[in-house]
Amino acid sequence: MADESKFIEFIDEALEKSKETALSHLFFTYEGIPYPVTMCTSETFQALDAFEARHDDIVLASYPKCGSNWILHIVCELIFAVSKKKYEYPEFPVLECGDSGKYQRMKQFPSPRILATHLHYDKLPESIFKNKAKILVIFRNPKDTAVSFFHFHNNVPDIPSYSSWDEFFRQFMKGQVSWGSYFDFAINWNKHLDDENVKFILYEDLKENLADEIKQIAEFLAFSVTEEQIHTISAKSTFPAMRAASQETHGALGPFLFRKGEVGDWKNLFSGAQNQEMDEKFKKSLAVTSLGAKLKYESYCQG
Ligand SMILES: Nc1ncnc2c1ncn2[C@@H]1O[C@H](COP(=O)(O)OS(=O)(=O)O)[C@@H](OP(=O)(O)O)[C@H]1O
Repeated sequence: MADESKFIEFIDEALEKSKETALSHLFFTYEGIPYPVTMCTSETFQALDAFEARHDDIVLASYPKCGSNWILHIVCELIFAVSKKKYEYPEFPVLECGDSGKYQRMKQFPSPRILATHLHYDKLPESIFKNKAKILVIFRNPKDTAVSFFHFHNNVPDIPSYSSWDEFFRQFMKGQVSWGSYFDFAINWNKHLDDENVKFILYEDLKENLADEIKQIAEFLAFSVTEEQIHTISAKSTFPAMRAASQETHGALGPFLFRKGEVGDWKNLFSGAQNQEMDEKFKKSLAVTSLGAKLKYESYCQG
């Protein structure tokens, strides 16, 4: 769909760096949050402060493994449907990843620019809010998110592995993984999901009713598309379709990134004690919040 060359180039470089990086050296902390040294630098974070978002930028905000590549693909397809132009990736689309000069180069890019990000709400550049860019916020239930994150580390040959699922789970619950704690990320977003220019999307809703969700995304972005276009885009956005194209779209990483695409895979890994620990954490931190209700935890994380 898009020109993936820069996309794949960045992924390959990150994988190359990962080869030489042990798990114990994978993270550096910036303003209290751990990030992978293979993808982020403090110079880039400093440069990000001055990033000027545009009113017509499209921001895709998510914690890792919640489906950002899925939404990215859908938004690219929608842009193609309305403009007949392939969305080009002159830079890696994750805003905070890359060298510190990328924001200067991005000034030259045509609108609309897609800014994917895993940054917590309070770490996003101020200009996104000031200039009222539209933000799609994608969430996925925390148990499947953790399982997807673990397999990503342990399946991709060049990415540092954890000694076991139990070890990964411990670090995930402490927020000692790339981009920090799922729960902090969620709590940070909780009060902003009904803000103007913000649309909440649930991975599990996308799985359940892809065409309807795509239609809502198009409406939110004010893209005028026909039923037939929605139908075509949803056919191209199913898990089998995206996995089949993944080598072409994401290079060597593709088949690992598009791993299983299911709801409830956590049941294959979580022990009884781990279920209890996460259920308690959810109860304490999110259950009483409006985001807690939106995540439909009882449907997707229990039973
Ligand atoms: N079309 C479609 N349908 C269903 N599921 C999909 C789809 N596209 C991506 N995925 C799944 O999303 C998971 C990867 O999430 P991200 O893209 O956010 O990963 S990353 O943080 O950017 O690395 C990863 O989840 P798991 O399969 O559970 O590991 C992907 O398979």
